This record gives sequence, structure tokens and C-alpha cells, in this order.
Amino acid sequence: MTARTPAEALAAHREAVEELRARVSDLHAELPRWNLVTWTSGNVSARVPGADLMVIKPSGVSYDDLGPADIVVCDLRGNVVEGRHRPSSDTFAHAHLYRERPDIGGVVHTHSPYATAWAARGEAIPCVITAMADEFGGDIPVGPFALIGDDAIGRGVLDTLAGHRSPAVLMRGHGVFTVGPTAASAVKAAVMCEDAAHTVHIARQAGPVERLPQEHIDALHERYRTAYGQ
Ligand SMILES: O=C(CO)[C@@H](O)[C@H](O)COP(=O)(O)O
Repeated sequence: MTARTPAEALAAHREAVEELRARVSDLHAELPRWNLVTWTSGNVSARVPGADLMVIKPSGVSYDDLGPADIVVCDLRGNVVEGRHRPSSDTFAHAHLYRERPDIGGVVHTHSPYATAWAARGEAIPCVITAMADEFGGDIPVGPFALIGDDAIGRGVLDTLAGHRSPAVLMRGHGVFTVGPTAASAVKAAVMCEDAAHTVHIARQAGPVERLPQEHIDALHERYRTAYGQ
């Protein structure tokens, strides 16, 4: 059987792509709602399951104006397959993550202020509260500085994630990248990352903070993964 072209893959997955466009469009509204972005910064993408395709925010379009039809379909090399706008500047970073990690179904990038302040300092957020152990399973690590425009950011995120349980990376001098099995889970990680960055920042204003013991981090993370919620 010959491999499908991206256009053939899109035709074969049309219904799923339109559903994902609507979902990713809705998820973009969560970024300003949680104060994770300013103006047009940040972006969300989702993998199209079963196809070498993803859907992603168009570059530089106001969050107020974003609708499902604005979301761009790309292949996993970052080439546009369908869309009426140019895709996000971070398309190659997102595409790299989907290409290299089949378990990733969603990617989010923000410049959320507290987390980005840690990224500006190049400092990992230490795991000093239970909410961090739950969601991140440890510290939120710092990745290398990388220029925008090719897959350097994706490589930096991937290398950093490899040594941690955290779904979030603070890219040095830039901002937050989060991943998850779905775009919604990556958005949640971005929200929780900013919350942790804010809380630990406040705590440090009053004095030193102490990392939770590793066995407690492990136990909290395991409970959250396996027993939390409904
Ligand atoms: O980090 C950057 C630029 O520094 C970008 O991620 C912008 O935050 C959003 O770009 P578009 O997705 O609108 O192209």
C-alpha cells in the first residue's frame, strides 16, 4: 500500500479534524481566561489521532477573533495542509514533539508571567508543595534557550522532558511549553504551572522554601495519577 499524502490523510480524517479544530479553538479561550497570555502570545495544538497531522493556532490572530475555521491543519513536518492563515511561529516545535513522541496528543505554549519570570532567571521551580508533586511529579525543569523558527525549541523541550515526570518545561529566556495526552491536559498543565510558579514565588519572598522529601513526592504523584478524581 502506498503511503497517504497529507491531503489524502486530511480527507480520510475530515470529521475528526473539524472536531479538533472546534476543541482547540475553545481551548485557546482558556489561555486569556487564566491570564496565561498577553495579546496574541501563546498557542495550542492537537494531534489528529491516526494521521500524521496536527491542528494549531494561526500566527498573530487575536484570541477574541479565533474560531474553528481559523485553526490551521499541518503535517508533522510543519507544512500547512489546510488553512486560511499562516500557522503559529511555534509550529515546527509542536510538530517535532508529535513526531518524536507518539504519546503526546496536545502541546501548549504560553508566556504566563510568573512561570516566565522563572524561565527568565533560568531557574527550575522546586517541588515544595503537594500540588506540584501531584501534577508535575517533581520540579518543573528549565530547558535551553532556543531560537524560534525551526525545531530547536522542540528538541530542547524533548531533551528536558526526558529526565523528568513534569509535563511542563520552562524554556530559558522564553516561556512555558507543556505536553499531554490531549490538548486539554496540556492546557491544564500550563494553568497548574503558572499557579505553582506564582505560589512558590510568593513563598520565597518571605524566606527559603524546602523541597518535599522524594518519597512524599513519589507517593503524592502516584495517588494523583491513579486515585484522584472520579
Ligand atoms: O513565543 C513566541 C514569540 O516570542 C510566540 O509563541 C508567540 O507567543 C505566539 O506566536 P504565534 O503562535 O501567534 O505565531
